[in-house]
Amino acid sequence: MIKANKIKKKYPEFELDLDLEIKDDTITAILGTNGAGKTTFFKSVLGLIHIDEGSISIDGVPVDSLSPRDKENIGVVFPDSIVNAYLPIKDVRQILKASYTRFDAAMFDELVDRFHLPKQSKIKSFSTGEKAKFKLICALTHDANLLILDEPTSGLDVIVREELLDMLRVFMEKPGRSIVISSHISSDLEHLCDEFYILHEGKIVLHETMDALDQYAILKIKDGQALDDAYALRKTKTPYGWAVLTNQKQYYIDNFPQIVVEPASMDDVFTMVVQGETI
Ligand SMILES: Nc1ncnc2c1ncn2[C@@H]1O[C@H](COP(=O)(O)OP(=O)(O)OP(=O)(O)O)[C@@H](O)[C@H]1O
Repeated sequence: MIKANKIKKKYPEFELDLDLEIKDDTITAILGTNGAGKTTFFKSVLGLIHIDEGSISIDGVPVDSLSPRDKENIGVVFPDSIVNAYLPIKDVRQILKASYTRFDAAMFDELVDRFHLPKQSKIKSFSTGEKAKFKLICALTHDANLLILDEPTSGLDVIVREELLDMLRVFMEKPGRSIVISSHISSDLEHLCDEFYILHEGKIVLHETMDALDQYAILKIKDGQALDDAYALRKTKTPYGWAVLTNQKQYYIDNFPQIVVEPASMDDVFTMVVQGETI
């Protein structure tokens, strides 16, 4: 489990300020627009940057005290990370074998073959999708129990994206594992994650389970139509009046039959929470 306890990281024009827990046996999505602070959060979790306040631990161990053995339990994908892009796959395989005590060479070879990755070329010449697949293969083949994946699906076509998400589903079949994965496209992770956080300007603006998302809806309110705003979270102006986000769909269905209530997708929730007006 990752516990980020009241952490703050200040840059001249940005501040990350959050408190969250990433549970075991769970896929947790961190959603946020460009610049929301996703990478800053991940770097803090991995101890790659120094936080100004608060503390972060993984399975109870403060991140600055993680042993090399503890770090083997973490598989990481960062947008710009590749062991060495000037090497071909077989050389990276050697580095992984030397670095990780539980590196599974057979699994590595099987995945490289399955995804038809180029075997002779240097990784820097791989296509975006090939690089993404290769980075995930590296993260998956040293028997980690926690994956920290920063935008692993960014820039991928829908087929490659689904292939990667399937690899993550297979990873989760072993009990005790967890994944924390970020994206700036909320619909990417809608059918993958168990819970999600929406990060905006360095702060968590929403934390929900996917089950709870079922009660989110968009209320379509015509100009002049009255609204009981007891469970109204955000609103945006529309050509017909207002679109209003609620997390109590049934309350409005039961009590206000004259209001149009449409199920909210993760995209709807994300857009409304980030761009909508507070009520
Ligand atoms: N080393 C740094 N010095 C100053 N500002 C920084 C530094 N690193 C990040 N920032 C700022 O922190 C903010 C958050 O950046 P971060 O990379 O965490 O966002 P992100 O959510 O990962 O965005 P994206 O989706 O675009 O990758 C940005 O405004 C960025 O300019």
